[in-house]
Amino acid sequence: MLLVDDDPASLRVATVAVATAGGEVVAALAPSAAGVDRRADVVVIDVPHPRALALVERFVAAGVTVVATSGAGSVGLAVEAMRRGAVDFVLKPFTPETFARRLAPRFAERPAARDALPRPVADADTSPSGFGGFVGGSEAMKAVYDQIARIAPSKAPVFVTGESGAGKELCAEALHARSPRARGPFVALNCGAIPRELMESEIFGHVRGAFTGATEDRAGAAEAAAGGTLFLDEIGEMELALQAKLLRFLQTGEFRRVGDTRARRADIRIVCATHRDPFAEVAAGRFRQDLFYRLHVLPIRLPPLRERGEDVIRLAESFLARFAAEEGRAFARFAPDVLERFRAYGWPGNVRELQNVVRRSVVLDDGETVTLDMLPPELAAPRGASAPFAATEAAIEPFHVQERRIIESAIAAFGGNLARAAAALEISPSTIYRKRERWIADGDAA
Ligand SMILES: Nc1ncnc2c1ncn2[C@@H]1O[C@H](COP(=O)(O)OP(=O)(O)OP(=O)(O)O)[C@@H](O)[C@H]1O
Repeated sequence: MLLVDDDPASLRVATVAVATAGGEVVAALAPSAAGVDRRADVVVIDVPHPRALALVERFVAAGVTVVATSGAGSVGLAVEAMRRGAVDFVLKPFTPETFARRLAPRFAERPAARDALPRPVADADTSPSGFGGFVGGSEAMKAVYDQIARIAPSKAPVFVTGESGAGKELCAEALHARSPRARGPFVALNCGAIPRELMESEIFGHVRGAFTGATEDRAGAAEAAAGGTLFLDEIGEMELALQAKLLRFLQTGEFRRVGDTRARRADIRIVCATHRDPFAEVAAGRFRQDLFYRLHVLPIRLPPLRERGEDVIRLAESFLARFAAEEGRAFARFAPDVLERFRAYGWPGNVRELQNVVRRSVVLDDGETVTLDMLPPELAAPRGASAPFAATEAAIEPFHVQERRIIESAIAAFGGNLARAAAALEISPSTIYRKRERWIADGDAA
């Protein structure tokens, strides 16, 4: 495998991922140094902007399998890369594990890589500690693994529910990896992070002139996912009018790009997810009942982390081993009182929050043991002591200070993802953007 990326840190992560997936890196280069090289079977090319797509085309023309990556989270770029022949598009930042999972199908025919392929379905019942990309062997999660294994081979839509950070996207990836479509694309779209007026075009594409700024024809996520899986995260954020179009697509297999008269077809499997209660959304009229019953064919409920017993410890230990290796730190264990706090804490941000707590200690501190003082305040202090409503007059802080702390801790809990933080706080993402801009303007950048 050949790696082409400007960023040395990304090259390091990708190198670990290739090895994890059972491959071998023949060279890791900056784009300026990368001529078309046929020594590699597969090339991973970073595409920071549309101009970089020319390199994708050159490798594709030379018969090399191309996987595109980018930190620019535009579906348009992903679609364009695939239109030019890339077999997959992976959004940065990625961890070695998540990237390895996406690369594994590329080694499917190579005997040396067999171990890196998704395990046979039968493992779902027997593995004590995990499944696919999941860590955890609690009874609640074993039931989920079992469901994924049974549901994966079907083409019917899957409806995943669960709190933010509980692993809904991981679940969609596991379904894809174990389906007959595993070698096709996996395209993830977060409906909560896309402005409403652009959502239809992101899903179904548009033709030139369809709206201001539509300067050329563009395929959408449905076309990019053809032959594979389309993951629609936060489906509850979709407008009713677009829900009707999605329903029609599910009923007929046909859709139209925005502004187009021509109907197109795409063979995709839809996995959708929401952190809301879908039945309540239907009852409140925010989610079309007919669409809900079309999508709710195969439901999976991911339990919140606080319902998974000792999984919280298994996950914490696996994150500690991973982040310590990535950051070159000596951390090897948690102090007993830290483990107690982990067990007692409610984990409103679920696995993502735990991941961030562990990463934070590894990055900010040093030593072999993670101790209580290395944890963020909401965990380090006994429950209630860090509540935002102080009990004594002297301890009361101005509202804007408390508000900022709440928003920043939510953003941290969601790994810097403003849209997800906003959804969890039940405020609009633009409110967070506006407030952040004000903090920056006040010379106090977050
Ligand atoms: N059981 C697990 N084992 C290992 N990692 C996990 C597990 N569950 C979740 N993760 C990791 O936690 C992070 C959050 O998971 P994911 O993005 O799948 O959650 P989500 O439910 O889709 O969140 P949101 O609702 O905010 O979109 C990811 O980095 C994922 O890889």
